[in-house]
Amino acid sequence: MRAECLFSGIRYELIKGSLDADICDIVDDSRQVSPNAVFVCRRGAVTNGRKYIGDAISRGAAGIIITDEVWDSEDVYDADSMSGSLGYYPDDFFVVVMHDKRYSIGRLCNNFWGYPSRELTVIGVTGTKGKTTVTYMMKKVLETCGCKTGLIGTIEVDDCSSQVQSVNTTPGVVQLHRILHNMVSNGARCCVMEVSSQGIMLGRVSGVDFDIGIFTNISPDHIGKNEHKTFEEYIRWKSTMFSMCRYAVINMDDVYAPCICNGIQVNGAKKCSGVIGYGMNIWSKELYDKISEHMPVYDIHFSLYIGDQLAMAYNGITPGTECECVMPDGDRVPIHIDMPGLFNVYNALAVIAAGDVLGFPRSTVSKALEDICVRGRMECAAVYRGAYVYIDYAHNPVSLENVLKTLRSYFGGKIFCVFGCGGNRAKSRRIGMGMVSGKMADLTIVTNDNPRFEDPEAIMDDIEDGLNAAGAEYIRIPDRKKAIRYGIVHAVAGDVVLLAGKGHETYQDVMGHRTHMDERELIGQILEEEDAGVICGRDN
Ligand SMILES: CC(=O)N[C@H]1[C@@H](OP(=O)(O)OP(=O)(O)OC[C@H]2O[C@@H](n3ccc(=O)[nH]c3=O)[C@H](O)[C@@H]2O)O[C@H](CO)[C@@H](O)[C@@H]1O[C@H](C)C(=O)N[C@@H](C)C(=O)N[C@H](CCC(=O)O)C(=O)O
Ligand SMILES: Nc1ncnc2c1ncn2[C@@H]1O[C@H](COP(=O)(O)OP(=O)(O)OP(=O)(O)O)[C@@H](O)[C@H]1O
Ligand SMILES: N[C@H](CCC[C@H](N)C(=O)O)C(=O)O
Repeated sequence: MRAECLFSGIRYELIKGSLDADICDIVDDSRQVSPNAVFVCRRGAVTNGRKYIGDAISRGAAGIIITDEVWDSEDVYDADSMSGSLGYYPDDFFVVVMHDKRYSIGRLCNNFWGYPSRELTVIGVTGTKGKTTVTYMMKKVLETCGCKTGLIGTIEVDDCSSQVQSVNTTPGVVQLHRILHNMVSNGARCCVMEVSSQGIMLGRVSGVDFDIGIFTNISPDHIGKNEHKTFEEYIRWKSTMFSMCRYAVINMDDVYAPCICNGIQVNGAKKCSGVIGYGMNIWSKELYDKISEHMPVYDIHFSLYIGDQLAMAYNGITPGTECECVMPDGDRVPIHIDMPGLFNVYNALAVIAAGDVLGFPRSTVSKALEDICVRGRMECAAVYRGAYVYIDYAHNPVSLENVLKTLRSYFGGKIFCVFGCGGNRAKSRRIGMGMVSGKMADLTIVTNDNPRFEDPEAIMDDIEDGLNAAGAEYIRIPDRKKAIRYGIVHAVAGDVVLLAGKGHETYQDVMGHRTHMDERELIGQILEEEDAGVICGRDN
């Protein structure tokens, strides 16, 4: 592509060279520069892309695009001073300053990759909890209905050709458009993706054309250094996604649903054609009025709720849920989900509503939901002498509370809760999870999660503050395998050992260094050492 074509519809200034060059790629990491690629130089939380211009040049970049936040913030408004350690630019090298970074960077990617999100039905899922589960449920439904589907989220990126472990829930904007382009090339018709509030705030979804946006729920989380300043700010960014969606599928039982809907209007979306509410209850007139008052320009198409037939169900080994979904036209759709917990019914409802927007047969959607297991989400990993071992990604107080409540409702025995908390993350999680586990589990086994750059003992001290406040019984075993073993060998038939916080993760991060750690393997080793037990090992 000619470099000039990159800038269609973008406000920019050419500082040096000519845009008559041929370019073959765009990247925003100098380490990924190949000959004739363009390096987008942006400022990050840790470092400034400006420092890597020399590196990009030495790898054969055709030119650089300096985002306005780098350009405006530098003390020297002089392209020459930015040529890094090389101190010069090669012949024919171009330097462009790009304005309106938030909008322009998405447009730049679309100009280069040909608007891949328009070629796909893109479903974005946002909310504090449930994003991963909903994306996997949605993918299963789409594929059952014959649509090849890519997936982007916390666990992995699946571009319909390969599956790669994720670094972020929502990848950086340049990377994201590349992935969407690859999906199109690999024959995908749909993409389901998790959209984190960080992702929205940092412009990672700039230029993405969402067909459906799903809101699961919101509660205080991700507030702290490098994340959001306040809960209000967190809500605001989440709501922003709905200004980019054709249809908004909203959990109307969440008390903040009106704020999210309000966001649609506040953000001035023109293209939203409908809001679809779902929940466990028939909407009250009061809520309906409140929502429609904020959105005079939108149709609220229908609501979807659960009848009064919610029941627990067992498939022989693991518990699930059975219920009946009352559709807006009164149709009743029976649902069986192989995952326990009311929260998974909410997740399923979001998917059923989206399936209806897409015009899929309800019976096919319902059938597709029957056999779903998401890695590290209420995953029954083993049964040992009649005691169940569950792995769940609950790493904040709200999700831990949901999980413990759910397990309590299915199992009559004791609950052993094994968890730690991540370092360099909101401290409030620690005391909060300590209090929840202290209140709801019979015994808490405090251990290590990913301490990152913090002292693991100090993190465990914080958790103990929560446990002590709840007057709980607990034991501290920093080594995660030993902690798991303690739970497993002390549990008897009917008891549950919950390993919370690491879910699908297969590593432990200590001082930025990741060593392999997969709880499924640890359980396997323990059971082998104890010489008993059944590994459930569902392939998911
Ligand atoms: C604080 C933060 O959000 N950081 C994210 C951000 O990195 P950054 O912009 O700060 O990058 P940086 O390291 O300062 O580098 C600045 C620039 O220099 C470039 N560079 C750097 C080194 C080099 O040799 N050459 C070079 O060109 C970098 O590629 C970048 O363009 O952009 C990167 C690429 O998009 C992300 O991987 C990275 O996420 C880090 C790993 C992270 O932990 N982020 C968390 C807070 C996060 O985003 N979490 C949410 C999920 C939250 C949830 O819901 O659970 C998520 O979506 O993942
Ligand atoms: N709808 C829901 N409401 C509340 N809790 C949920 C819901 N769905 C899942 N959970 C709980 O939260 C944990 C994380 O679920 P999931 O990974 O689907 O959400 P997420 O939004 O992707 O989370 P995160 O942002 O933390 O990665 C699950 O392991 C489960 O304990
Ligand atoms: N998306 C979450 C994951 C936390 C998982 C937990 N195991 C940890 O490492 O803190 C976060 O980055 O805050």
